[in-house]
Amino acid sequence: MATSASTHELIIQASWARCREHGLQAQCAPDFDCLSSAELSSLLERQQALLRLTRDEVLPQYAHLLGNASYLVMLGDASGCLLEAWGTRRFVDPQQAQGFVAGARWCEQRVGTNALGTALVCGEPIHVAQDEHFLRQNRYMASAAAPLFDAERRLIGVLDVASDGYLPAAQTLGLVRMMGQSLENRLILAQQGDQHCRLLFNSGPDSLDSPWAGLLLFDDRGRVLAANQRADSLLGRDPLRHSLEQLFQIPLRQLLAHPEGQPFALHASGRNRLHCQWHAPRSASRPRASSSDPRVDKALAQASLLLEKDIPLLVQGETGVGKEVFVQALHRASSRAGQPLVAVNCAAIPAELVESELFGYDKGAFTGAHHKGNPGLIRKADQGILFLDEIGDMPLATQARLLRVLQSRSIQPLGSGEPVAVDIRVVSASNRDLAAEVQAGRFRQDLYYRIAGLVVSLPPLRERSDQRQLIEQLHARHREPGQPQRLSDDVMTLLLCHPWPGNLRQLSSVMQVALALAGTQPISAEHLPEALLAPPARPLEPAPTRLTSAAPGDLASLLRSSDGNVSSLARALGISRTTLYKRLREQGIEPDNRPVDGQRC
Ligand SMILES: Nc1ncnc2c1ncn2[C@@H]1O[C@H](COP(=O)(O)OP(=O)(O)OP(=O)(O)O)[C@@H](O)[C@H]1O
Repeated sequence: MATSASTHELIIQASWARCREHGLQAQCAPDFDCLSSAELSSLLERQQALLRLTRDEVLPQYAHLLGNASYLVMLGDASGCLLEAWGTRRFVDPQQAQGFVAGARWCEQRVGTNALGTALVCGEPIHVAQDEHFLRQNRYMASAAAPLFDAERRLIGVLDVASDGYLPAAQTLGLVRMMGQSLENRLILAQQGDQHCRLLFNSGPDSLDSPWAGLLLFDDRGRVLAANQRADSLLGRDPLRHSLEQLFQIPLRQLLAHPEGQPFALHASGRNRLHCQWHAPRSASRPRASSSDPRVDKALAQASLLLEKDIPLLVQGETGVGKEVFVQALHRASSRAGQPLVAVNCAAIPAELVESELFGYDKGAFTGAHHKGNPGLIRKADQGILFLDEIGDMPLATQARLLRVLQSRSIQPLGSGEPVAVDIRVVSASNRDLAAEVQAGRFRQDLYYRIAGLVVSLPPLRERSDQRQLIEQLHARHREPGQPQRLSDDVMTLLLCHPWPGNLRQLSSVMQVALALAGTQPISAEHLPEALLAPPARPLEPAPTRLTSAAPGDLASLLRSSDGNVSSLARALGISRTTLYKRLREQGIEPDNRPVDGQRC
């Protein structure tokens, strides 16, 4: 919750009052009461997990937000003892250098009002501006700090960003809160995430992977074992030890019926609609990404294997087949799941900005450059996966520069002499035939070979054998609580028989519109677009593959709705009568032998 200006003033005044009670005077020198080296090494030993998570998982994600400012990120334990500080000490008053090394204690009692020590006393994030420090000697710096809590809500430490005050207060406070929340989430997952399912939820469907999402871990009876603080504010109560059924009024089995990792809507009791996503335990042997369609499943298995071996992947397929969703599934199942997946849509970035957005620039590199510089998207993907979507649209000059980055595994931001090493896995995607683009001279051949270690072709929706599951998944995902849970057989049949030129994207949008039109009624034909009801003017695909996904009931029902007329059904499905007869027989359906269209069947 944001602290208002007046509340902030009261917190500072209360802290100054405590300082006076402790006998401090403004002119006193801070007493950091540093630990002995033996005490320090035993403390560091005990705090290894917190240190590792902060250093390896949280800092790399946020360092770029601090740009080139002179700052220190400080991690303290619950007593305010500094465990480690990262960043530059340029702003530190040399007389106080001992306060910024591990073992220094930042307790309010001896150092006066300061963000790290005061946040621990108040139990909430706080920014302390220069003049708000009680001791004059501390008034050269400004910092923000957030206390850290474990899954059981015990205070376990504090994170602080200190600088010379150059960074705006609101930005530093926002950053430290976000880093603190991110660290808290990782601690919860590190402690219990391997054994238990987790539920992420937020007010919007796009922010489920942000540190601000509510996080709950629950056991196999649906009892909440751990929760982050954000979960409290989203639910309006402390969810620990409650059951998911009490919190969301939905039985566990029904919640778990939603496909793992796919967003769906829930109502928290007495609260607004929330967007949720559940995940299976992060067991030591990571669950592999899978699909019910054998072609997609094989593609996922091969791509997962080669990604781990640092072989670049090129994902091809018609627009809307789910290339991006495929890459997200690969990322979730990869050893880099905890690192960023940075998606770059090469078609969406204007040609003149592609280079600076991708490769970054140093401050003052060109007129109009942001004064702090920009690390660029490639550097943001360091340790993680860089996803170059629509790579066929990348300008040729940028292709040459990208090739150099991929060959040298380093990047040279505009206006900088220093190459920076990057550790990235590269996945590209295109809905164009890139090999043909190479032939046509629109795509560099050398880059093609660099990015296409394995070419994965995703089948269009009309050729997938798991259409029924996908339709059910999308229905479950977009359905509001209170809307019917099942699709009628007739609607399922209509959906199964459409050629879906727009693939999963089109199916998803048809489903959303139909659900909105149907309200609390079951979806019926009148809620579907006319194009779905009319026979296709021109068949878009060889129908046998499409029909392989139609269950016997679907074909029988279709045949009934075409009044047993095999010819007109074959036309509607865009297949020959012979093929339709073959499919009908395969499914044990005996069409009437009666004349149709003036012919005898
Ligand atoms: N496996 C899936 N299950 C359910 N919905 C999916 C699946 N894959 C894709 N979708 C839906 O289809 C839409 C399009 O997916 P996505 O953006 O991944 O396609 P794409 O092939 O990358 O498209 P484009 O070629 O236009 O970039 C998404 O919004 C998503 O809702």
